[in-house]
Amino acid sequence: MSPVASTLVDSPRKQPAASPLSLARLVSQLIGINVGDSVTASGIIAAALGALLFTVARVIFSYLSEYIKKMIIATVQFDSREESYAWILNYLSCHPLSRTALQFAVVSEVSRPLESRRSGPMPVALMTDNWTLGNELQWLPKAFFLPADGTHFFWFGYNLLQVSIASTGSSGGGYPMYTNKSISVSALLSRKVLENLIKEAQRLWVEVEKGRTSVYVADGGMQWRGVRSRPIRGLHTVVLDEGVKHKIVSDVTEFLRSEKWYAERGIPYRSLFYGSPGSGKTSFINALAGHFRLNIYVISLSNPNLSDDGLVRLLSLTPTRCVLLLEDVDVAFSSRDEQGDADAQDAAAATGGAPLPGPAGGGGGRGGRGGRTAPGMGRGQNVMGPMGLLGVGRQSLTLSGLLNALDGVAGQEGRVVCLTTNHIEQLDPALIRPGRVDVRLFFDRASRWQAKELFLNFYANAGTDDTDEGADAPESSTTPTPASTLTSVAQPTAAAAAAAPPAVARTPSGIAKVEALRAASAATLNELADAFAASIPERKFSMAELQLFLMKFKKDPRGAVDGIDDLLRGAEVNVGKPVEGKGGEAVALVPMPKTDAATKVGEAVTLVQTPNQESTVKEGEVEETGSSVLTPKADFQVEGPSTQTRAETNGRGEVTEKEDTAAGSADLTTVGKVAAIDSVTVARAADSAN
Ligand SMILES: Nc1ncnc2c1ncn2[C@@H]1O[C@H](COP(=O)(O)OP(=O)(O)OP(=O)(O)O)[C@@H](O)[C@H]1O
Repeated sequence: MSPVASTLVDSPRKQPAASPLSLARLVSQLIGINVGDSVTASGIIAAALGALLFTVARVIFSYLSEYIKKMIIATVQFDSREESYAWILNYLSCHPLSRTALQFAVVSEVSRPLESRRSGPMPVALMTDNWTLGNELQWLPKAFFLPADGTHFFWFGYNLLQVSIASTGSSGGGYPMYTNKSISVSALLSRKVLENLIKEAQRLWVEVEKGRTSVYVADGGMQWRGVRSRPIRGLHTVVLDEGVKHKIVSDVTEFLRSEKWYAERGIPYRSLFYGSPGSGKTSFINALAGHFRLNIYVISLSNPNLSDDGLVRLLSLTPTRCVLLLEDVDVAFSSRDEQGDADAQDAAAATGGAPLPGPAGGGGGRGGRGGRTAPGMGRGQNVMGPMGLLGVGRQSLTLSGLLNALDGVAGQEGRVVCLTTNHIEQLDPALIRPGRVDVRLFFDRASRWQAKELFLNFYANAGTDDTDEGADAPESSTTPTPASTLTSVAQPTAAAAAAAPPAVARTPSGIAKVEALRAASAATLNELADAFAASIPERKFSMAELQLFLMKFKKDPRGAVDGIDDLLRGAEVNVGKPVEGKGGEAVALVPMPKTDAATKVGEAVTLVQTPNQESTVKEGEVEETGSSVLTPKADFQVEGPSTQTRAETNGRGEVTEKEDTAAGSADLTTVGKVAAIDSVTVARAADSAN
């Protein structure tokens, strides 16, 4: 036998092959069991193999079932951080499933968060001592039913769908906190069904939201949250000096129509609205957004939780077409500085040493770029947000962060960016230099012309029911009527007569009589408005103050004219009695004489350069808004409006010179280019288009 053959023959003895028994022994040694006999060992082998096979089969089965599920079951997911969540939530709240599901949730805010009170007039009984439990119940928030968390089935047409609702944790570590939710809907074999479901949910949502503006704010995790949806405020309810509204509206129209043109050239639409409190900045932005059917995304720059990164994140999540409102630019850095100082002092006290440097990346929270501090120290003591009060949230928004954000994503892609401040003089020049802020609009105290228009608007529907106060009514008109003013409701007024045609109006002669009565009443109302305006000192009261005064005579325009002395006397009496208001500023809740800033007003100017090419927006997209007047293709021509200089005191008691334009002192300032504001006629045409 050859050596090789001998080796082959001997090998089983020298190196025994792994028999089942030896394998069992090996396994038993590994798992630490002493295997005495072969029967036990075989049992262990069988068990191990069985377990192995079972695991493999389970994995294969789970993969297969997942695969088959994916092949035959279509699923769509809605996340509560996305706008689409509101669509499906609204859909489900309208679906019979919500009324029949045995496990269901009741919520008071579905499509109109924060606006959960029943709409319509306040029950009169609630304004007296006469209320009952029934009345009280009417005043509770609206209840919506929804399927509870878990799995449910419902019919969509002839398709049986499965809906699963689950909480997915809370958002961010900041304030406010929200529980995130996810809704998934599944259908058998058809994605199309789900697409149709989405379309239907969108349709319903649009129906519910028709004529409303949604407002989004940032939550603690720097995500957008829809916090409010409100009826669109008509542009005509905001009274600015003549021609101003038209100018802004036509420029925004042009901007939106030529989105691509502006984007390609990197020309944004960024505006600064500044001026006295209660002069209509917020109201105008609301009305503007409503006019263009845009939602409003609000970032309060005084939010102590806001950091550079947070700002960038928010902006990256902001939709392309919207109004992006950056509020309180003047307090953004002053309050932060104060907070920073306080923290530094606390830290110094704690360490017994010098103040510690500010947080990294924030330049100590001092304005960023080159360590420059934005002007405005001394303001905003009361601006500290909730997290500040809780001692959480160190700010790191810097001026450079804001400037970069403004230069970058904020101003592009069809976003109408609006900054607001009551104190332009406290802003860092870098923030409002030409090229960064393209439009400045000064909101002054009321001119006589504005007072008259406000009066006419205010009493336009006097005499009608509260229920008539529709989408275009001024916000304040929905304020519950104080009981003391109820007596005036019954008094006949010119406007009331004009608005409430008697029953005889059915016959032709009756109609003629009513028309005549209306004309007479309108004339009377106009005369009253003239009398009211004539009694109002020019630029002394804010529009909010005038409106507050008119509220005392909600349906009695004559009473308002007769009682004007109260307003004027109130101004004298309340000198030096400021009431603490927004941002720690003295704001008069009762009329006060003018002491506020009238910063230098620039000339009236054209706002945006207009493209010389066709609009890329689909036909009718903007037309639908009702604004048909476009900016003429003027290339920044100067047409100096007649100006008049007058001396005024600013907030610091210094005397400033102020130029009034022919059209009033609300000015539109852009990059040193000037054009005249259009005539009253055009402005009215634009307004009446609403
Ligand atoms: N120009 C205006 N036309 C019509 N109503 C106005 C005008 N200005 C102010 N009001 C009314 O006064 C109230 C306060 O106005 P608004 O909040 O728009 O002022 P603001 O300038 O934004 O004030 P602040 O700077 O304090 O935020 C609102 O109810 C609004 O209806």
